[in-house]
Amino acid sequence: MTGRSGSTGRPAAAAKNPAMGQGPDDGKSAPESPVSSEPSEPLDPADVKARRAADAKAKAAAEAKARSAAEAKARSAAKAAADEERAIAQALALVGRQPYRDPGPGFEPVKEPGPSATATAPATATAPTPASSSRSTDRATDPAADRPSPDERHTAAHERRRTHATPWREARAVAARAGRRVPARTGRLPLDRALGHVLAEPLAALTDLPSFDTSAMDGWAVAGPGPWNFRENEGVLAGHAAPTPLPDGDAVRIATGARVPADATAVIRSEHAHADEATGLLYAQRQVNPGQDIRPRGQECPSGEQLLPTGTLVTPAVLGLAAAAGYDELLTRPRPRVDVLVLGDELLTAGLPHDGLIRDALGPMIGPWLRALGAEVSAPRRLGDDAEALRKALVDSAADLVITTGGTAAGPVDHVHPVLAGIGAELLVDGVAVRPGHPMLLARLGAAGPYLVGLPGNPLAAVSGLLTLAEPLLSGLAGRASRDLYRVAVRDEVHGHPHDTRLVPVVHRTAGTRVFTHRAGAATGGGADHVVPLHYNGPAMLRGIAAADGLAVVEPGGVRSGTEVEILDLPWSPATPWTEGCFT
Ligand SMILES: Nc1nc2c(c(=O)[nH]1)N[C@H]1C(S)=C(S)[C@@H](COP(=O)(O)OP(=O)(O)OC[C@H]3O[C@@H](n4cnc5c(N)ncnc54)[C@H](O)[C@@H]3O)O[C@H]1N2
Ligand code: MOO
Repeated sequence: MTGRSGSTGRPAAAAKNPAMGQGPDDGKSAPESPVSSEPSEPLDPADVKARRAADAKAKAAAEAKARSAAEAKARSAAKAAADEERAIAQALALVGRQPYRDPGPGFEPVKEPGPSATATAPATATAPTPASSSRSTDRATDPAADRPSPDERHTAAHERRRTHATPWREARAVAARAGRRVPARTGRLPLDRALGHVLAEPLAALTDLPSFDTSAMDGWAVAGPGPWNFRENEGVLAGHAAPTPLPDGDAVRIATGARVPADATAVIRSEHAHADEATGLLYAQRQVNPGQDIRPRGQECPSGEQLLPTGTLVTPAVLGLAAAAGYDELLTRPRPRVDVLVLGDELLTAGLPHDGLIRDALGPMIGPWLRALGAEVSAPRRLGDDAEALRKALVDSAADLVITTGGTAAGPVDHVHPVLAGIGAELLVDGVAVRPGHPMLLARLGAAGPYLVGLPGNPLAAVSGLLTLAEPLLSGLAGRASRDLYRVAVRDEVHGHPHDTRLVPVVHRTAGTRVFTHRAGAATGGGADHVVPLHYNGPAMLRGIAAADGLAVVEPGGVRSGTEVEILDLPWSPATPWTEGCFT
């Protein structure tokens, strides 16, 4: 910083030398270096002019730079706010679909030995199958032959996963437990920031509701039997202090929401009363029942009563209730943060498939789906089939959950297992006995690291992985109960897989009309409702699921036409008030 101008002046040479602090980018010094701060040596007037011009230019540049930085900051803040709003709206796709249920004691951080204790076939991710001791002597003498060939590796890996596949229900339970064992992050949020988060403590009323005896109607508060004396120009309005007690035989005008005077016995709606101004008497035009149209203090709840349990999703209605019950802020658990990594060199992000390349169907689908499941999701990152990029993305992630798509099998560029092995991840689920989607996996990336759900690349298999592993895991992480399955009759027979559970896209219908139901009771009401299994349900197809509102859980025996099958709801349907939130 030597040679800079300031109140003590500076050498003339520096005035012309940008490298010495007067270049156009040196915005900071210009405003603090007025020309009037005379240098110690006399200057040539031409030099002074040049210096003034340089200072003016530097000042203008500094202002422009500051302006553009401020604009960029405002743009990025606006974008962040918009993204946040969108994420909240999308998380609320579940509103109205979740039965609020206290998850019970398991909800608290679990003091289990380790996640592997919860898995069926826990295993630290292993690098490709080690050499077998029963190899031929030729191989035993050839060091290279100790390593299995790629074909052997892949066959062994597929076989291991098939035979060690976790049963479907158990995989869901393992995922839910894994989510619940993460210690809860909680924080107090003002009401206007709490939407979409989950209550970390029960919502108990901080006041009686209503907090005073309230008139439910515009009309007359009366005391005792009528007719009643009333005075013109007198009345009780909402928002005012307690009115004077009402003497027996008197009436007073009252507004909806106003405090009912002590000793009033009923409210008569204005359209049910006749006020005779000549006599000053009020007549009821129908029978008056004691207490009618008075909302007594504490009718909805007394102070201290639990209104909602821990684990409730904060919806717009919850915000309203919390405000009414006296809250300014809520103790909440934040939405789980999820990173999405899309793997595969064959993927295009725009245009038509060509030359063996196909459109990435998962990048546009997974984020919105996860948001509908209550997560905060970063933009998908497309990593190609680059093992090192995958490794780096996993070790760098600050999310609670990383979702990968593709690369879960044992093909030549399926890097998920080897990379997990390389970073010492712990596999909690390595293959699930479900079709489609059996290569899906759940891992924990280090002791304090995020979880990873590896979704298979086939698009419907990826959906299966979302609902089998990601949904229960996210519910656990968010402190919410997993969604219940319910049973509905199936219209057409669905064949079972020989030994795995099948997930088959279905749509709810009743008597030729499409209906959307969420609970067993509603769905089976009168036996008229049923689900129709959809075609185009192959692992690589999305056509069936895009027309579906649920997935039927078909066990190995299959289901006959007319018998009941369990349904896993999709987190949206036209009957859900926040449906548009899923897609914006
Ligand atoms: N020898 C065996 N091969 C395979 C088996 C097996 O048991 N033995 N299982 C098959 C099953 S089942 C599935 S599912 C897939 C899973 O493979 P990956 O998770 O490794 O996924 P990829 O190989 O990367 O891709 C599979 C398929 O999906 C397409 N794909 C991938 N990503 C996307 C995307 N973002 N959008 C659209 N389509 C995508 C990809 O092009 C492939 O066609 O393995 C079977 N193999
Ligand atoms: O998981 Mo794969 O998609 O079953 O075919």
